[in-house]
Amino acid sequence: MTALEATGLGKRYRDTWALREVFLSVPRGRVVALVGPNGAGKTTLMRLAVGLHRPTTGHLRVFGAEPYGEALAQVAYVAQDKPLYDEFTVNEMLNVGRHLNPRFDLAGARDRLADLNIPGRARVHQLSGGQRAQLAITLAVAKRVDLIVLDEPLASLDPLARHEVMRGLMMAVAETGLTVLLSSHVVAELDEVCDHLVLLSRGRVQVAGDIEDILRAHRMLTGPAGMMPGGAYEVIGEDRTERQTSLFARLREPIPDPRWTAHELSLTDVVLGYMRSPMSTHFPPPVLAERDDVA
Ligand SMILES: Nc1ncnc2c1ncn2[C@@H]1O[C@H](COP(=O)(O)OP(=O)(O)OP(=O)(O)O)[C@@H](O)[C@H]1O
Repeated sequence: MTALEATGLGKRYRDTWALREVFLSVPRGRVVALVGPNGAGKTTLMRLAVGLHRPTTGHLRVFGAEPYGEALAQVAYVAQDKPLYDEFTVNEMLNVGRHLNPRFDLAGARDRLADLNIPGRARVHQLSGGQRAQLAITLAVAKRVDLIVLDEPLASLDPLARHEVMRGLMMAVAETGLTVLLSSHVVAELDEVCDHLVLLSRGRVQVAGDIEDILRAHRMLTGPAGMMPGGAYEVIGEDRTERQTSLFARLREPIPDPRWTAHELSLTDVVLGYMRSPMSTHFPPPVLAERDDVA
């Protein structure tokens, strides 16, 4: 079963289409990097996934069901401002979680906070930004949901705190096998923890797929000035100088011409390459789950 499946999904706020004609199919158990420039529609997609918005067109299904009512018990959302009660202690926040969620894993949450050296008696307002993020993620994990949606959990954290937050999240994923949808502008730090990418641009999906496959398919080709290599590839972006030609390309087979060198790319390189060419798209046709109600 897919974790997230969007078919013709669109969301309009008054006269602004925040998302349009979105088709997506994210397998279960993936850690998904949701990236894109400001205003691309990331928060809107996340809010749709957790039932805080309704689609204007199309559907978004979470584990096969529209995310309303009972289906929401499978989902936890950590919003950008990490809603926590400042005057509560960490232990009190855990108690709130336990009272609101019958399945709340109190012992697991306590262990996790102890591993992270976050004292139970500390008040929320005394915690650092990184500790607040860790607490918000711990509360979400303890709900024993199948999908956690995190809107910019790394914003305003220093590099060490970012690393720790991601490490904490990975511990939770390894323990529970949950699916994570995580938006961020810090693409370099998603490389190690995410295995699936969704790049939005102007409300549409520009790139989607497993990161390994995406990295395998893309290369920076460098070769002689004024020339193009033979072979099967698509150019997404190019840079020409008097000395050489550089092509950001999606390859269908290795380039046979020995005058050209194919350089491997990082996730950041690929994301930036596509962001510079917003009209280029790349995603395998979505494998949509078979549904009884589809003719
Ligand atoms: N409540 C709203 N009312 C009207 N327009 C909105 C509302 N929320 C978002 N929008 C618009 O929808 C578009 C997508 O916004 P969204 O917040 O989903 O993007 P984002 O990718 O999360 O951006 P950022 O990276 O800046 O957080 C933008 O043009 C934004 O101005």
